[in-house]
Amino acid sequence: MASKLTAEERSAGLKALSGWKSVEGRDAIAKTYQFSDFNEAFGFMTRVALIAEKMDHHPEWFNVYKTVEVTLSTHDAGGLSMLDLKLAAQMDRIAGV
Ligand SMILES: C[C@H](O)[C@H](O)[C@H]1CNC2=NC(N)=NC(=O)C2=N1
Repeated sequence: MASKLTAEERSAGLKALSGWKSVEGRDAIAKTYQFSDFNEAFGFMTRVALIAEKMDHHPEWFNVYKTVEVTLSTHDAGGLSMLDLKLAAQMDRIAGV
């Protein structure tokens, strides 16, 4: 099982990502993606879903039209783990940002 990141690993990991912020009140990170339309947003979610399933690590997300709000945390570890940083990097790659 993935273990929780130390405070040092957490801040180094966040620094290496762009646009991801700590969630207040819980050990998680979040980012809001804006796409040009629903097709782009849902295409992103579909591609991410395949990777998430392969990783056995799944996002919390909310979609309205062309906006996708994502929160990442490792439920089994009760906080942020390396898996969240890996999934965040994959999401950025897929979104092209
Ligand atoms: C049994 C299965 O491996 C676990 O429940 C996985 C599935 N996906 C998961 N996703 C996330 N975000 N956190 C988890 O702890 C987690 N655990």
